[in-house]
Amino acid sequence: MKENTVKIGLLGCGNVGQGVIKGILLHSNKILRKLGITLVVSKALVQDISKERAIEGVVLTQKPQDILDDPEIEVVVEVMGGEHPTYSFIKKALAKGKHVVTANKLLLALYGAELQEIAQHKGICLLYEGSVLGGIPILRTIQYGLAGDQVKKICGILNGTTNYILTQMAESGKGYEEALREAQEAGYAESDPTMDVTGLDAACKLVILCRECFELEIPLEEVEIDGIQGLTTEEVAEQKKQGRVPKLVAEASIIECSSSGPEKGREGIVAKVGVQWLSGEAILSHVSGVDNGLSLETQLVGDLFWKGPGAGGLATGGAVLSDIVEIAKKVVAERSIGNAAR
Ligand SMILES: NC(=O)C1=CN([C@@H]2O[C@H](COP(=O)(O)OP(=O)(O)OC[C@H]3O[C@@H](n4cnc5c(N)ncnc54)[C@H](OP(=O)(O)O)[C@@H]3O)[C@@H](O)[C@H]2O)C=CC1
Ligand SMILES: N[C@@H](CC=O)C(=O)O
Repeated sequence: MKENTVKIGLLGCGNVGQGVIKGILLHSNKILRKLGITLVVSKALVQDISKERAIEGVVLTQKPQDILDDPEIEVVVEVMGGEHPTYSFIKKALAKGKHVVTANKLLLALYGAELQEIAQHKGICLLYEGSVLGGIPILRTIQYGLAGDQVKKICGILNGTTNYILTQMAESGKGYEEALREAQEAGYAESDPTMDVTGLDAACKLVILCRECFELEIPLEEVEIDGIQGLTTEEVAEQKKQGRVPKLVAEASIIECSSSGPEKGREGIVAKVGVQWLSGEAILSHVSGVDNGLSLETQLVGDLFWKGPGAGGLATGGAVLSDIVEIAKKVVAERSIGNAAR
């Protein structure tokens, strides 16, 4: 293998997996020019080999060990989704010393702290920029840009599918089912869209954001969750006449301990996801379609706000690719240190 080539194995090659491949294809020249690195997706794990996909040069397999046991693959990218068998695949990859990138918010909400500990112990990377807010590079912003600050409050629209559905209902008078079908066809929805419409997907992202922003764990079952099922086009039209639109809003803040004794400090987190009827003054009321929006209130900077595509193969593929590039830089730098020492 060439010294500047980094081989990648994909676990899953659906919307996001193909977005990653497309991103590498589009930007391989820039990555080579700026970083001197060539990224190669050598293999991808799928369920159905016969499905049509735009993935020239990538070997498809139905055997996870073809990727997990391949010594040339240094970066495993998990974009298949779900809790099982994904959890065991990621653990195996980490155990073998492979860097892991994932966009799987369910898995990260449930096992993120445990998996991060394994990765840290082995001195390898577990990165997951694509798991929250799709294409918006929010985790790196929190980790690096806000490293010297403290987030006090999180408030946002964290699910693209439900925001697309609610926007279609409010702006085009479409029915819930039709709008959901469109979101599925566009590749925004989870393979089981119950995750989206019940608010569970947004809750998983909120758990990850709490971990990043507050450095505190909130178990998924402690998030108060309500979804968008049951909303009717009539109700949406009625509220629209009053100048209000429905948004699935996720909120979390730290509960400060009031005691002034040795227990003084942060007690825990209160977090919830549910529909809010917002008037035009609310910044989140202007976040439409598949876009996500996030407000963070921080101690030093004050109020910050981001908006952009929260789902979709290309947008999320771009976020996943940013993690791959970060890892590839480390892999190539370590190789050249190793070579110099020889
Ligand atoms: N879509 C989006 O906008 C976003 C998705 N994500 C996350 O990214 C991940 C992937 O999403 P997405 O690409 O949309 O999902 P898809 O359903 O489009 O793709 C899933 C891929 O995984 C493969 N797969 C699933 N289960 C297995 C299995 N047991 N063994 C082997 N292969 C398997 C499928 O194979 P086959 O193709 O043969 O069916 C498919 O290639 C999920 O965790 C999702 O939550 C995160 C942010 C945004
Ligand atoms: N199904 C999710 C995909 C991105 O995380 C969503 O719609 O937000």
